Amino acid sequence: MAHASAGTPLSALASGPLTGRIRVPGDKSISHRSLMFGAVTVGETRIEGLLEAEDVLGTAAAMRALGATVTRDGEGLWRVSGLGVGGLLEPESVLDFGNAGTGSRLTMGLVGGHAVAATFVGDASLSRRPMGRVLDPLRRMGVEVIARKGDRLPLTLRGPDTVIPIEYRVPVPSAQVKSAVLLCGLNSPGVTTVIEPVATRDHTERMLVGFGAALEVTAGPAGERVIRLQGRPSLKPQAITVPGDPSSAAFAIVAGLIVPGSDVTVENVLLNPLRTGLFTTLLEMGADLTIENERVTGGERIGDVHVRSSRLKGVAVPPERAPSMIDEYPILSVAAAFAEGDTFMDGLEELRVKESDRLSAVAHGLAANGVPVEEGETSLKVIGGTRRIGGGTVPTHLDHRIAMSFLVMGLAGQAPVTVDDTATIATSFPSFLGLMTGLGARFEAPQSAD
Ligand SMILES: O=C(O)C1=C[C@@H](OP(=O)(O)O)[C@@H](O)[C@H](O)C1
Ligand SMILES: C=C(OP(=O)(O)O)C(=O)O
Repeated sequence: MAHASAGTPLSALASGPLTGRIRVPGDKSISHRSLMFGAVTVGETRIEGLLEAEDVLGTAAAMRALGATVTRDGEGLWRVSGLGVGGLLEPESVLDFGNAGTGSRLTMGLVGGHAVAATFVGDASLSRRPMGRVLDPLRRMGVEVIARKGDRLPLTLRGPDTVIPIEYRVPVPSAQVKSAVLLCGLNSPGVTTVIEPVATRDHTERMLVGFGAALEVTAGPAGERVIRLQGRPSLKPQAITVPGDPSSAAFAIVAGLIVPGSDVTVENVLLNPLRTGLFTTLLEMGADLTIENERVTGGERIGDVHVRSSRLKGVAVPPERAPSMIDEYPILSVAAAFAEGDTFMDGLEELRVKESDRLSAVAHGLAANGVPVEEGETSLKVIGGTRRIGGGTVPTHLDHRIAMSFLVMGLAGQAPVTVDDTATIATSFPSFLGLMTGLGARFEAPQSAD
């Protein structure tokens, strides 16, 4: 798999009003899981609307390497014929996950549940990210690990003959850690229990139930989520339609709010309540944002998100909202730069271990474009009311969300905003530039400095 390489800079320029209706590609979290669960299900799982971006294509390649048959027809329908829980095969070469935290960490759980050895590699960004959060519980489940110092990629796992079912209290709010433990527990002879003090996205739980696993979620004495999964289920093939990714929709939605005169609708967006923290926050900021055509499909709430440009005001974002908008802080920070008054965000420690240190990357990007910020260890304050935004170049550190967020900033700025690299956008949202241009956004190769 090609790794995103540095070096395709782009500038975004002030646009006229953005107008139109778009659909963004399928949800990344549901796409990864559709392929993985299909790979441990006997029979043919069909997936419509799969996100065809580098991260998810890496998961498709990994599932093939583990023995599943994964195909795509000319209409974009994906078919996965799997091997059943416990049936995955030892891959003959390394599994390359590129830039994808979700793809790599969830597959570690899946592979750890099988008595096979597999080696995981990724790009420079993924090789810096902490894997101990997943490897610690997997070791307790009997998985052998050989990893670089500090539990970084590249690493090799070998699953035990019999997976030990454990009870695990997730020490950081992370759907990836929760999911890795559950995926390893799928092939244990007993009940795996995961305790989540803070709720994170629940796609693993919902989809495993949909595939026929015996999984229940109850509330613990302190309100924590207690998830119990009976191991070795016989999963049933599914027909899945992946809704639009709210984390991708966020870019067009914020652009529509901050570019004067805009009127933008993003259709068919996943509105799972554990994913909609950004929309709640934008409404608190005074956004003209409405949900239209709301419906339930495949057990998930979906709707069209309609925004008109709005005068936003700064707010304090409650830290407990962080898991429901964890990937949206970069674009929220851009919205905050155009608001009157200050926006304060706290509880952001997880932002430091994403594709980049997003807290630092956002703070530097805003400052480089004239927006005053205060970066704390786990917090960010964006000072609103700047009259001249733009003119800076933003280092993206192999981080797609930093690239897209600052391009959106340039569309509403008083001077162009340049990002140093757009190649990583292909990891999650390859049609970003085309869709935004269709709404009226202007991008161009940066003017040289001399
Ligand atoms: O489980 C998932 O699909 C994801 C979980 C989140 O990561 P963490 O579990 O590290 O918070 C999120 O940032 C990522 O984009 C997708
Ligand atoms: C954090 C993200 O993804 P991952 O952890 O899957 O690399 C993201 O897409 O913002």
